[in-house]
Amino acid sequence: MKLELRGITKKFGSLVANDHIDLTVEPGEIHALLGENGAGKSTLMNVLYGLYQADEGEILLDDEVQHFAGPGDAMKAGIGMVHQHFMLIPVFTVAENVMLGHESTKAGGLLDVADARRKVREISDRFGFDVDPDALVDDLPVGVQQRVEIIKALSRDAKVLVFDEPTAVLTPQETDELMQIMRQLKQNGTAIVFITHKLREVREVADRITVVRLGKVVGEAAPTASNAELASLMVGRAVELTVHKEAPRLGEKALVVEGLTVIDPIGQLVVNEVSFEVRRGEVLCVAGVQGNGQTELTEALVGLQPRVEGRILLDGDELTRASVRRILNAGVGFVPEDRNEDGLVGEFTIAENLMLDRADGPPFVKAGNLQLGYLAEFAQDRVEEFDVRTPSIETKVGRLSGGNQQKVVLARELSRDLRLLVAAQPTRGVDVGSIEFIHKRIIETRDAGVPVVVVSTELDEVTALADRIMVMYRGRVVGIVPGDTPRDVLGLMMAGESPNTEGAAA
Ligand SMILES: Nc1ncnc2c1ncn2[C@@H]1O[C@H](COP(=O)(O)OP(=O)(O)OP(=O)(O)O)[C@@H](O)[C@H]1O
Repeated sequence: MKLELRGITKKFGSLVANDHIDLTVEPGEIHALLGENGAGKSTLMNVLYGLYQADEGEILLDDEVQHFAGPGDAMKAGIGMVHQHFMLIPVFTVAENVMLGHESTKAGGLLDVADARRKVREISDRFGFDVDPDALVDDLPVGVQQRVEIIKALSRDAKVLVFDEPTAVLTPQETDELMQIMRQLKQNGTAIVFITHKLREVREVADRITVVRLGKVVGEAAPTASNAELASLMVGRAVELTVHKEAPRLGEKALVVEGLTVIDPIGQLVVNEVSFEVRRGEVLCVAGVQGNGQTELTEALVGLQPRVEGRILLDGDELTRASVRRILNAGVGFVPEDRNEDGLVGEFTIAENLMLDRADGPPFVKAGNLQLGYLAEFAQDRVEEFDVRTPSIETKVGRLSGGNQQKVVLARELSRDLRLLVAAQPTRGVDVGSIEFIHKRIIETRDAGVPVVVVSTELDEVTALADRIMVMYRGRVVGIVPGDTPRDVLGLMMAGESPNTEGAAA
């Protein structure tokens, strides 16, 4: 089915999120939609999916004008959406999730789970998905959960599929598998809209590329365009894609972690006897496939894990099992992996989010009074410095685009007096121009003598930032190696193979 968006305009108050956008996607085409944070990509897709009503413009499917009052209408017309935050019910099986909202019944009004099961099997076999209809969604890895979302859309005969940043939460292998699935869907005649900030993925699968900036289409590009060309088209200026950094000026050992063990709330050993040290002025990157204990390690460092053994020392201060408040007050900056869950309060304004955790004293609160003037000035400066695209500092954070929300978290954490920075997936969902800026700021933090721990599943990010790399596998440290360790060696380590330790720094 051919999709055509004509002159779509969508305003939020005075903000024009989509400004007369035209986009055509042919059947059997993968069309990448590129654009900096806040450019209006998700808004456009929400209009297409019936979640928002356009102020102007038309949606056409096979040349027929459509009117979608809600997602139900869009789905009926053949549009499917694969969200980044999955909309599945964890305690239901795959088949139950697929039939949800679309239940077929047998005579007597009973739900026909067998029918849903058959459908899952049929679609799974056709595309080589390898999904068990009876598996509980909660037990499935993220990549497989995503396939369930795709099956759900296909079981409703989706002919146009929208993937909105689908690889942000996937491992490199899951990403490769998804690319393969997208190619198969394309061969099957599906029209695909693919939103991503990862230029490599665009060049790998896209047939055509449309670039939006400030709500308008600014151009088309061919998948043969270089990263630098795509990046500058997106952000309207040349972007440095490599991080320039001097050799580290290493100071004393600042963070010392000894035999750290974390047991999660359901009793599993998720971090197993992990020991490492980070010096002042050094970046230690923790690499690994998602789910190998990195998340719990960072949470333990900031006091968010209740069952911790071993020791955590910062400049000689014992922080093991200290409260989150004490740890933050000790000068630990924390960028959590999930900004919505742990980093921001969506209903609070940008300004309020920028002073979160700091309401207990100067400079934001003096003699019990909130210093509104100071807060406004501070927030305005941070918004400009970190290029947060927002109508005002009074805007609720929940209204910002994903990448701009991430910038608010970074602006807050990087603007404190730090003795340690712990950043998990710092550039998740962030556009190429902002990645450049954030990486620069992390290196500046290092160069100011702060020890930095960065957890990232992106090898490009790890090799760009790291002075040393610690690879984790199944809760253990596989090895700690120099920052310039080749990617293939890191890849093997991420699969659990010990490195050839020759030359590996302690
Ligand atoms: N419900 C809403 N109310 C008010 N403003 C909104 C709303 N949804 C989006 N916006 C604004 O519209 C603009 C476009 O946001 P959108 O989420 O479409 O960007 P995006 O291109 O998807 O960005 P990202 O790459 O960061 O996900 C942003 O300035 C955002 O703050």
